[in-house]
Amino acid sequence: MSETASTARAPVALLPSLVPLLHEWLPRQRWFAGKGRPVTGFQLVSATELLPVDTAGPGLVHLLVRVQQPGPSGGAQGDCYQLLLGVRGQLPPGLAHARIGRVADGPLAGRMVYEGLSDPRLASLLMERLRTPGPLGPLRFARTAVIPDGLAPRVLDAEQSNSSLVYGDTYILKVFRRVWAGANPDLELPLALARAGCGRVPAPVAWYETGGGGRGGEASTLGVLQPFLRGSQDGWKLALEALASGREFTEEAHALGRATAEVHTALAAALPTVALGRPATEHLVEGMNRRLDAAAQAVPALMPYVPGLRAAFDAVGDCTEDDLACRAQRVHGDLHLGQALRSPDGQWSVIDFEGEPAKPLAERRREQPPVRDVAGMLRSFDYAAASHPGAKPEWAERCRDAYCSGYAEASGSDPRSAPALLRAYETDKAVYEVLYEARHRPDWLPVPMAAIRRLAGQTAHP
Ligand SMILES: Nc1ncnc2c1ncn2[C@@H]1O[C@H](COP(=O)(O)OP(=O)(O)O)[C@@H](O)[C@H]1O
Ligand SMILES: O=P(O)(O)O[C@H]1O[C@H](CO)[C@@H](O[C@H]2O[C@H](CO)[C@@H](O)[C@H](O)[C@H]2O)[C@H](O)[C@H]1O
Repeated sequence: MSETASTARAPVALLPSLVPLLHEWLPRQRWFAGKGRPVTGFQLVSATELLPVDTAGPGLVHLLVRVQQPGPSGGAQGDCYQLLLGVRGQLPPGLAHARIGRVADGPLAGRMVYEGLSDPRLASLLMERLRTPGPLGPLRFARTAVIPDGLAPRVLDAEQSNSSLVYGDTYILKVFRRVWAGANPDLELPLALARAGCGRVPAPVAWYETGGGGRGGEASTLGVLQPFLRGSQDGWKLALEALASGREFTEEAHALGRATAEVHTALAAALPTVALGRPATEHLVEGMNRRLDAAAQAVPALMPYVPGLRAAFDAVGDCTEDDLACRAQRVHGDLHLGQALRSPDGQWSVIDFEGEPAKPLAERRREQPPVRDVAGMLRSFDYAAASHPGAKPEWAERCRDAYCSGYAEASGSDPRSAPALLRAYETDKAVYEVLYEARHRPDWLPVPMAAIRRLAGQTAHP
């Protein structure tokens, strides 16, 4: 393919002329993390031409841009985002939906800038880069296997924290939108699991990154290509289907509990673990209380429940040494039904090891008690029942029990045996969900709020 003869020349003068367009377009993107706070400035981190922009045909520019906003996220420097901008004189009608805008001045004056991943020609070019690894300016492309050529791309139409492209129903490429310094756990953990022979996770086939290398420090992951599990359906859809047809979901939940335990066992074997114990647990509880305070500041509806929720956290102090005897290890970090894919023959796989997208990377990569993931999935059964009109809470209870039983059978450790710890993590997750929904899907806020009321009421408080 002739378009691979690309250049890494950085069009540094590009950003100022793009600023008015980005100002308007960026905050509207589903993956933009800084919603609700004004954008006060942009700073270019790197600009790489994957396909020259000064020709008649489409060009492709890879940008890493810091977005300055008031408030805590990203600190004074601002959050860093990955953009892949297509550049053309005119947009064909089929790409009208991808339009960002026409550039008024600067090196691209008069040309149209658009979401490059939506253009099959440019999406194919990105794949071409992954097929032929090596450096390109500040970017580095790597692969673990030979990747066939000529796979047609399509943008995945899913509500996402990032952007994904499916190539020929064979591979799926996740392009991380918010970029952090260091390896993304969504590359790090699946690679470790693949090397450990765990078949519950699609193994990374290729990735691209920037930074690190000779200058010290770790490279930042920008995108990961993995096998596309064709014909699989995610657990969220399956659970809602079961609810809609009045079916139980306990068999599936039990198998999912087993799959989760297998992933945890493999992660504990492949990567370092640390003893949990009382001091570490106290530290975890402090974190939960801190997150609760921050969430209640941001979502005042939480305020009346703060004492009850705090009591759920403080109850961890009554755990026995036996309850806290487990080891902290690397975990999934944002496990829910949408992160589990079930193959037509009933096998569960787990995807998206990025963790909670808003948390700093260092925090997401820290060892944690595995019960944290269990709690995430338990919340998800509750979410499914709560979002289906007329569903009985007992449906979710049965799923939750089946999931824990499956987990206990496969791991030898029943998450229900330390109920205070489990409830504290469930509470922590529900608090996270309140904040998440308030920011991203305000219509969904009643779902975690119902859980907040229940969890706050379960623990006696003065
Ligand atoms: N390996 C895969 N095979 C099939 N579908 C996948 C695969 N990985 C992800 N998906 C689909 O893509 C969606 C988004 O992926 P995910 O990793 O959760 O992205 P994000 O972190 O942006 O939310 C998932 O809900 C799932 O439907
Ligand atoms: O998109 P991500 O996978 O990064 O996760 C975020 O979005 C999820 C919603 O898409 C959100 O999950 C919450 O809603 C789910 C139903 O849509 C439910 O199954 C989960 O239990 C609930 O937490 C997730 O919290 C958020 O990090």
